[in-house]
Amino acid sequence: MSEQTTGGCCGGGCCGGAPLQQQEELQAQQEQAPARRETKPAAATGVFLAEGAAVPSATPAAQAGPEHVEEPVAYDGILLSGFGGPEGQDDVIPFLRNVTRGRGIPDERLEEVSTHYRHFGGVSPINEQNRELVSALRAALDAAGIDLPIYWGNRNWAPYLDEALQEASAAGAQRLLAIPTSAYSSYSSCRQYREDWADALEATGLQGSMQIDKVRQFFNHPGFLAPFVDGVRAAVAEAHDAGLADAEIEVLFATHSIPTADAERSGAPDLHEWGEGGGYAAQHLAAAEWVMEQSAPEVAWQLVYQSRSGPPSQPWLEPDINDAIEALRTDGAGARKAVVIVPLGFVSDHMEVMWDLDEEAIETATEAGLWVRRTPTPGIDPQYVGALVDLVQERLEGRPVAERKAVTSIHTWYDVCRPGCCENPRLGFRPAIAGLQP
Ligand SMILES: CC1=C(CCC(=O)O)c2cc3nc(cc4[nH]c(cc5[nH]c(cc1n2)c(C)c5CCC(=O)O)c(CCC(=O)O)c4C)C(CCC(=O)O)=C3C
Ligand SMILES: [Fe+2]
Repeated sequence: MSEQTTGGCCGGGCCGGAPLQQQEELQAQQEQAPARRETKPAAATGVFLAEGAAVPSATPAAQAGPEHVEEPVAYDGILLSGFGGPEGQDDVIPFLRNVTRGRGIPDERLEEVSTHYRHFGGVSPINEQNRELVSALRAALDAAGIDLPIYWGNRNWAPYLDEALQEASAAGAQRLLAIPTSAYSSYSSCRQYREDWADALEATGLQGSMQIDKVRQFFNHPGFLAPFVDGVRAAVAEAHDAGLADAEIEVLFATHSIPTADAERSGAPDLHEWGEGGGYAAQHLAAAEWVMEQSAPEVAWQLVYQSRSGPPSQPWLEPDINDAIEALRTDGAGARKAVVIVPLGFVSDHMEVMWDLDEEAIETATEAGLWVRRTPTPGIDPQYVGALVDLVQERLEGRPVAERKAVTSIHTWYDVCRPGCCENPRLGFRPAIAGLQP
């Protein structure tokens, strides 16, 4: 089976890449990007934003290629797709098996992670949060005059994607627009969703009779980033109230670590030279840079990683948040007294946030004698819910790419993924929806 294609183009066979003009613009961006990155080495401290970081507020290179759909599509429903999480002690092990099937995650790591869930009665808050998100999204869609039903299905725990597709099909739906609860590009945060949607079509026998498209990855949608801006602003104000000066504060943007091999293939690597950490890191850096500009431009920041899980021999993105916190007292300026932790990689307060940040990272900071705050995730913040409505609206309208809402130095993202984008050769090729063919 080959990848389905959507949109008015050839499906990639005839184009083989972006139009020349687009490629030139992208290249111009690439030439700027590394220069900016060099001013903020991963483990260094200091105010990184000062060095000529002219971040455009609109989207450069907002030009349509075959990976953009600029024609209206009459969708029959929205497929909200979450990660899924256990809802009781008996669910914990079967859930972890679902997540790590074929992934080579060591048993010790699984045992350790199971204790995080056990600590909370075996219940991840993620499902409840997605129920709340469904309600909030329903209300916001209604207010916007969009009467499409929302079908909710998860990748790794009930309600599963298969059930959501069956429900949609029973209601007569043939074209769904999928929203993943994940904003960035990587195997785990984009392609694996696309593969699991393809699997669900196959498993339900709907392959060929139901079309699933997806909204673009939304790391640079202003409504997704707004809750982080509010959070940093509030935490920095609180630190000031506690007598701390800007130079004593450091903001750590935390996201899920992934294998460096996955990172290198993330985010249309055939069109972009992203540098270390691939599109995944570049998107986070761009988002963090914009959030700081809007909230606390004088405060130092860096991007850090959490929740590493592979075998020690396998390189994953670094620095780990705990190492970075410990280094705040000793490295560089060595004068930090406060740390603000921003869960930039996550849309809601699930286990990675509640355990790895709120338990572990906070403890590391407290032991280092630092004043510490963790800012909120988007959750059901109306600005974030509004962003999801906007992502649906732009596809219903076929809104021209140049008119879409996107901030940061990276242009509005692709509606249809580039061939091979976010692939994971370790796991072999699996069919995926919403991608161009090689
Ligand atoms: C990039 C990324 C996101 C963000 C994008 C998105 O949100 O989708 C994310 C989210 C999440 N990850 C979650 C849970 C887990 N992730 C694991 C394992 C892994 N995650 C990875 C990456 C990511 N993960 C990777 C590369 C692995 C290694 C195994 C593999 O290659 O797949 C494991 C196995 C045990 C462990 O090793 O930790 C668990 C239990 C939950 C649910 C939490 C809850 O229940 O509240 C959520 C939202
Ligand atoms: Fe994960």
